[in-house]
Amino acid sequence: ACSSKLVLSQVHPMWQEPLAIPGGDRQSPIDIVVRKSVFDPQLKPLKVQYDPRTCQQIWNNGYSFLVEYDDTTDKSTLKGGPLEDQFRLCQFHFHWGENNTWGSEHSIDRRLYPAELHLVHWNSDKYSLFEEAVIEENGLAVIAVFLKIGKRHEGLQKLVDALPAVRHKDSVVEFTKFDPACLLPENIDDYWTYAGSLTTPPLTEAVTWIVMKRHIEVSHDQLAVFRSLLFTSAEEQLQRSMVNNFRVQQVLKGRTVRSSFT
Ligand SMILES: COc1ccc2c(ccc[n+]2C(=O)c2ccc(S(N)(=O)=O)cc2)c1
Ligand SMILES: [Zn+2]
Repeated sequence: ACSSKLVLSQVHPMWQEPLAIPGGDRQSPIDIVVRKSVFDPQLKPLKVQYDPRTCQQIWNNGYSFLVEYDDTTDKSTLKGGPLEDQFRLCQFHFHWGENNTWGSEHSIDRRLYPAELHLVHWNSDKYSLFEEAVIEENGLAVIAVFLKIGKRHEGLQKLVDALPAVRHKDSVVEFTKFDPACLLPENIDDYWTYAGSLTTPPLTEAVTWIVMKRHIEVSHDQLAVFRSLLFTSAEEQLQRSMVNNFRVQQVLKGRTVRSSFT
């Protein structure tokens, strides 16, 4: 899967900013100013085809928990929208806050959400491994979906029930037959898209971001289980709750955010 144990020489705790990126002119996340976004009638509908059988495991990597998919074949794919090529799903994860006031990485006209889902895909038309794609400017495509507190999300509950097994950093648990399409809003045709970066190290400027206009709802109790995870491994004396695992927002530097809707 795409988050294989890549050893990063310079992995800094992501929120001890600033990790100055040489020439960083397309960093993420950003605030999306709706009135400044530009409708692009040439943006196509997104084509999402996920196969639940490619779901493999959940891993606490010390930033978030990743639900990882087998990305050795084109079974779970994303194309269309702003994308020229076909992209393979490799993992999804979330970012969230210590309370329901903040937690998302992106915002819409400064409005933050309590959490944000990222479905991470890499360009399998141009590259043969995630590790190759992660350093190329057209290498990755991430779908972002905002989470709002409301009714319980039935599809999410299977994932919530598995989280205690990955409480500590570097823990892994088998997790299969999960269809990530259940985490998408009904309408995925309305989105914003812009050229950006990973929001955790290595912060590479490889991501075509696709930010959904529609949010999904999860219950307060479901999000509380996210906050029961730990940044720290079982051996460490001082345990730190995994909360506020979002990056500070970055400057737009002249980029245009396009919308698929008017
Ligand atoms: C080259 O070494 C790497 C490469 C990628 C790593 C990573 C460590 C964590 C996450 N990743 C990721 O793949 C990653 C990081 C951030 C995001 S995000 N939040 O969707 O921008 C998606 C994926 C290390
Ligand atoms: Zn993310």
